[in-house]
Amino acid sequence: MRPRLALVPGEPAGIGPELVVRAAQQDFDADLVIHGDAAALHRAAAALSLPLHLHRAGETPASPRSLELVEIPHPDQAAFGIPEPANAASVVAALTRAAQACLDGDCDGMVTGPVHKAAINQGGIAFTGTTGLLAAHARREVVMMLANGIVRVALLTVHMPLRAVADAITPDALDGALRIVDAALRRDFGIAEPVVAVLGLNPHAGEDGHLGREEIEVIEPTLQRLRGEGLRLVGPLPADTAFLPGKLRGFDAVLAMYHDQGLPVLKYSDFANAVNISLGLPYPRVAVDHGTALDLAGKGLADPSSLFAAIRTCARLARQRRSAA
Ligand SMILES: NC(=O)c1ccc[n+]([C@@H]2O[C@H](COP(=O)([O-])OP(=O)(O)OC[C@H]3O[C@@H](n4cnc5c(N)ncnc54)[C@H](O)[C@@H]3O)[C@@H](O)[C@H]2O)c1
Ligand SMILES: N[C@H](C(=O)O)[C@H](O)COP(=O)(O)O
Repeated sequence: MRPRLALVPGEPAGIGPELVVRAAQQDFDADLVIHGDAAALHRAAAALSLPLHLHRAGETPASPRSLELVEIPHPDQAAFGIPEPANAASVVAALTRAAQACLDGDCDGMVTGPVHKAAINQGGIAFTGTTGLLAAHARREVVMMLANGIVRVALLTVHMPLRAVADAITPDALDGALRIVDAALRRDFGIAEPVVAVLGLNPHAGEDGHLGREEIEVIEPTLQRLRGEGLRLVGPLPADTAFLPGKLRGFDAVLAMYHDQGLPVLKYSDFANAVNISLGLPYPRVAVDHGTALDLAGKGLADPSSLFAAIRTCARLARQRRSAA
């Protein structure tokens, strides 16, 4: 089966459009359907001196490399490196159109480039990230997991102020996230009995309650209950040593309590080849692990490896789901 994947470039002033142009030069085992703005893509192609052929559904492609385009125009051709809040609604519309195509069965999965959260908020749309948008759109609880060839890091809390994190670590939230991670590792990654390491929140996992009580009051009792149902959970572990290579080899994924507890380790270990996978959606969604890199936009310097890895990962997940169904 050759999956049909919706591909969303993301913020037009960032590196997303040029990475899509680079993807258009490659052969993937998938048909890519771009949900975005033709002018932004052609401008990126011109900046990189690369060919780009696009066709709408029903049109005859002018080249075998032509990609189908679902056009969602941006009202403002923002300069490279300068996001324009007037484009917030169209950036979000491209994401929701692609998501709907997946829910309707027109696409088998969705790959997204980077969006600029601040620009979308400045455009008047409350937005904490694409994962949250897709979760609300599909009415599902979703867990963000970033992965490369070295480590998989799932996040209990994601885009919230650090001050709010401790209050968000509740038995219900932890229970729900661990069930989603366990089920996804079994279904989407083919791991029969996944082992998930759960980090503590506090230094040294709370030092027996002397450095914080979340481990004793929330994390440990939740892990015990889920172990009783057969989930293989290790922890709560002190975060500073949980990622040592010797330990990591025993884990299929690590659940971090907050964004910057887990992601710096993952991005340091291999930034170029990591991807961001949304666990719990009714369709596969995979994103790049990097942001809009406004400093590089239009210069031809951005590394497309994460987007290529995201396309390959999404295609594999889509094929797996299709064959399981
Ligand atoms: N997948 C996503 O949608 C996503 C992921 C992370 C950050 N963001 C958003 O992106 C915006 C900018 O975030 P940031 O500056 O913290 O992170 P960033 O990833 O955009 O940039 C961090 C550094 O990495 C470099 N970099 C990033 N991608 C690169 C690539 N493909 N090739 C070479 N170098 C690359 C940049 O030049 C910069 O020096 C923020 O609004 C943030 O929320 C979006
Ligand atoms: N937390 C992600 C990262 O740092 O790579 C990122 O910002 C993307 O999140 P969304 O896919 O939810 O936009």
